[in-house]
Amino acid sequence: MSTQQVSSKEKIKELWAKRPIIVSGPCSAETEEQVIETAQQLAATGKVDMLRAGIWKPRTKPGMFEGIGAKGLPWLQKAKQITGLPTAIEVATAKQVQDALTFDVDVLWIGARTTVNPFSVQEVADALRGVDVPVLVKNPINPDLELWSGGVERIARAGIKNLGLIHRGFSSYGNTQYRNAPMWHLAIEMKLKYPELPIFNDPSHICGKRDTLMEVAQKAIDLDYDGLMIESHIDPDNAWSDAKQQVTPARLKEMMEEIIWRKEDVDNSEYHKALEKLRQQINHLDDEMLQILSQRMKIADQIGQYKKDNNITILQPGRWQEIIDKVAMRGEKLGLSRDFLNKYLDAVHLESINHQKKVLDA
Ligand SMILES: C=C(O[C@@H]1C=C(C(=O)O)C=C[C@H]1O)C(=O)O
Repeated sequence: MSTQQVSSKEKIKELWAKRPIIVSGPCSAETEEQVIETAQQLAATGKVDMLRAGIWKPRTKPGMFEGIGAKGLPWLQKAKQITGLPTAIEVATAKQVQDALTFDVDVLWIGARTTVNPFSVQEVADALRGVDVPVLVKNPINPDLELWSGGVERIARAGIKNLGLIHRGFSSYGNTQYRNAPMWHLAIEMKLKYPELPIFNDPSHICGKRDTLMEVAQKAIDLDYDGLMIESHIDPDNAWSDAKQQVTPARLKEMMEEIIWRKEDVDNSEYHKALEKLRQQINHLDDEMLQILSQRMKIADQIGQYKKDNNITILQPGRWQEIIDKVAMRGEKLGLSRDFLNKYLDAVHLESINHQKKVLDA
């Protein structure tokens, strides 16, 4: 290994421990000048830790720009030499992994379209065996946590030590607010499942447009994400791919200055005391809610017994609609969101049906 490679490994180790880690760069590497100019402008902001660029682009439809290919790798290498920024790219095949490593790419990521395909993830994992390079696994395009975990586990089994996650949102038909629905609860579940892995948020792919990037980036930081990956371009409107969602390095700098950065904890006994008191109240209320829910299900069991004795169906749409209307109205007045009330009611109804089904089947 050359001294340059050793120092770049050291740098990555340091970077992995830094919070937040900011990754930025163009959706696609287009020309040498564009990559180098973007990298220089990003480095000059003093806010960016790593340069990203798409070399091979999996496009939904044929006939679109599919990436510059391996020809762009020396541009990234040069950008790193000039700016000192480590580089990160997406890989989807064994050949792409080899090419990336030949040109000293520092961090690799597996894209959403690759994570859905265990054959492809395995091919990448096999190519990574014996290699010391950090790998980030993007969520699959569909909201399937098992696939996401499966991708992570395949890469981990190949011996990769520095693993991380990228949350780029989930494809959904007819969604207009986001390009890819964030479904924050899924990313939170992954974070809880793999607390040792850094999780990055990718507002660019979630939003698909510039004007909502800040909102999503702020929410990610509020939710204790470890880093952000945001696409930037020296001339976003004329980008060869994803023009609408890229920002200039200057705008990226502004965004990084506008975000309210939060930490997970603080050494302040007053804060801890106040929180402890409130958390005790929450523990107490959680306990009461469980008792009440359990009582409700016991009543459902009794109703189930009457239904069984009289050959009556479990589902009673009229009665259930009456409950939905009443609870939704009261709940909203009490400051609960309609979305939460719908999920709560669905869960309660299903549990009640399951309880009654057990009684009917007994
Ligand atoms: C408990 C009943 O059975 C079902 C469950 C309901 C509930 O849990 O509130 C309401 C209507 C039915 O779909 C019932 O008929 O009252």
